Amino acid sequence: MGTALIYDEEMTKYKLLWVDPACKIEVPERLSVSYEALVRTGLSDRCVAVPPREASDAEILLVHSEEYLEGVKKTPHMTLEDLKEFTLQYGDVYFHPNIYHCAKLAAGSALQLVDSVMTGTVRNGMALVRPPGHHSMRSAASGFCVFNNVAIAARYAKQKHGAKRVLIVDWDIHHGQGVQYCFEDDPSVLYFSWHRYEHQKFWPNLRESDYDSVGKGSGAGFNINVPWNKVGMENSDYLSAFCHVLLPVAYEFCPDLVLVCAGFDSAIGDPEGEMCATPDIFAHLTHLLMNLAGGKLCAVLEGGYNLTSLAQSVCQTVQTLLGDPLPRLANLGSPCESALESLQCVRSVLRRYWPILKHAADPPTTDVGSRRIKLAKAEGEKAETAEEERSREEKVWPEPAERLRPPVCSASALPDDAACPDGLKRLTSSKDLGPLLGRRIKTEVAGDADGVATFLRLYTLIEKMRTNEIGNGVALVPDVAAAVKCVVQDLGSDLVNRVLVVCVGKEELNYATADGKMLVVQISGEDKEEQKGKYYIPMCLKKGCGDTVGFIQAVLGLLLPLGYEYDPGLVLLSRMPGSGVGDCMWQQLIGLLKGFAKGHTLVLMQTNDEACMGPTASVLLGHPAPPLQELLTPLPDDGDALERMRERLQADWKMLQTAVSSGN
Ligand SMILES: NCCCNCCCCCC(O)(O)C(F)(F)F
Ligand SMILES: [Zn+2]
Repeated sequence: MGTALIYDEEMTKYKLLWVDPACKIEVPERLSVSYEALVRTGLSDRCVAVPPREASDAEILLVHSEEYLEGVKKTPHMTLEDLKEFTLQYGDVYFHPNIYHCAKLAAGSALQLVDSVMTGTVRNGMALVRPPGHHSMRSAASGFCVFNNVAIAARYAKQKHGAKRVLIVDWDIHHGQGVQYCFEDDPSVLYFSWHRYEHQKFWPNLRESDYDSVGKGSGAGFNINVPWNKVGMENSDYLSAFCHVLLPVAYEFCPDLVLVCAGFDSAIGDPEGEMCATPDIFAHLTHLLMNLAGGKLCAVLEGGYNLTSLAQSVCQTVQTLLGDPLPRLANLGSPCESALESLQCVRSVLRRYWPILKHAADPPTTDVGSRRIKLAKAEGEKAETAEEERSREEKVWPEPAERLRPPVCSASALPDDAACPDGLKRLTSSKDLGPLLGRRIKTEVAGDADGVATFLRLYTLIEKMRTNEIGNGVALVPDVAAAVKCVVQDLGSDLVNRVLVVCVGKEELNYATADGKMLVVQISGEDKEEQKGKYYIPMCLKKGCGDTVGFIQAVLGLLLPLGYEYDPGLVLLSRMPGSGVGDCMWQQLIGLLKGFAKGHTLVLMQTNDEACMGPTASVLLGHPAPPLQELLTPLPDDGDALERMRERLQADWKMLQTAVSSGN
């Protein structure tokens, strides 16, 4: 199934008609440069073009009041003076004779997207719209927004398509207060927003944008605010918020649909956000959400004011929706203290609503709230002077790397008598591996002829991934442990720099991995608390790999952050016989691990594990991993054990941190 792209140049046909410093950044070019970038890169041709439509009154009234709609309806006929007058009743927004038409198209575009995805016409999609939506409220325009496109889409998805649980992820750098107000008492819509806050000093300067606004009544726990109290947040801060706050809750929530308030003013270079995350981060944020809701994801444009980073970020998002390999994120740093303080605060208020976060640390001892009130009174947001704007240094960042689809998406290395799932390209060992390799295999493995053949096929697969002729692959071998051992020892030497080896199930995997060329993470039921150095990490689940909650906690809170920090050139995922891991969990694991190493994932399974070949091949070929059934409450000891492990490991692995360093 394809990716929908919704755009119409009509939505560029309104602009600011008078002087207003607060609104001058919201220009029509935001939309045209985004679309033109998709055309120039060839991405738009690969999408399914879905036309926008006007939202009807009834659809707009799903969120807005009649009096508000009646008021906006009058704007097309207003004089310039009336438009200015009408605008004065709202904040940081402007009206134009054509903005009502465009606002209906923007909301209607979001609804078209929901229809396309919920009916299965496409798998996912993006709507490039103006005016944006996430600030507009039931009876008020705000922050360049007229109708709340995504909020209307969420209500529409529930009413028309019977969606039971909708996740809204708002990665725009401003708090979508309009969305929060709309769903704060509604447990069927989980709203997650991060936003520049600076202890309430940043627009919209709301007390209720802070981390302690978790929702009301039956909606308590279903509103998540991650305030950024400093500018300059980077990729590591954003990924930490996903791995340690959003994803665990999102998996427990188990949504039928994911809507994204896709604002790109959270990217580097944006005058509003003043953050430092690079456009390729949106490839990963999108990827991490695509494993939810069976891949049903609708991204709707919100903000983004640096036309260069906006266009690049839009392309990164759409290219991921299309299933292209992800870029490697170069040298991730550690989340900064301020980000850790925010994560610690929000996890501490959510843990009472979400068992998967039950073991989150207490809030920091420094009373963050006190800083909030003082600053708001003292400073408030000073209007930036023109030369301050010019003097703010021009940010530069590298052009995102090309993301080339390999000629072969997925290959298999199988014994002759094993059936090859359709879609996979069967690989026979290629002669061009050189006799040396054969000889080395012969000596080390000392296996019989077909043992050597097995390894030759395996090496062919790895070699063709290294040259990007093949994206990913699956190999059936007679003895997984021996195969891992051999590949790892060989690979550790020369073929690939940095191999992430993920072993699911018990098996003695004692490797000397001190040099860091390989990171071995073993998820099993075996209680091997002791850790053998920085690069061998046993994660033990008391109830074994069949315990999906414990497993997903280990994957999201430990394996993903480790993987991002390690940044491997190849991922070797092996499924030990008798591991007991469920098929859905196994598929989710593959889906998530594909985000590393430009998608070069090699799955190793035991020959008699053929039953798992189909589900494995399906995800390797790019089909969405089926959603995990609703997660049962995690066993207390597992969460505890994983938190203890995180405590121990975070000295070596900064991405595992979820709180300010103890003692603060
Ligand atoms: N220095 C100028 C002050 C501007 N203050 C208002 C900011 C509005 C942000 C709108 C947005 O980016 O959140 C949306 F996604 F809605 F477009
Ligand atoms: Zn914004």
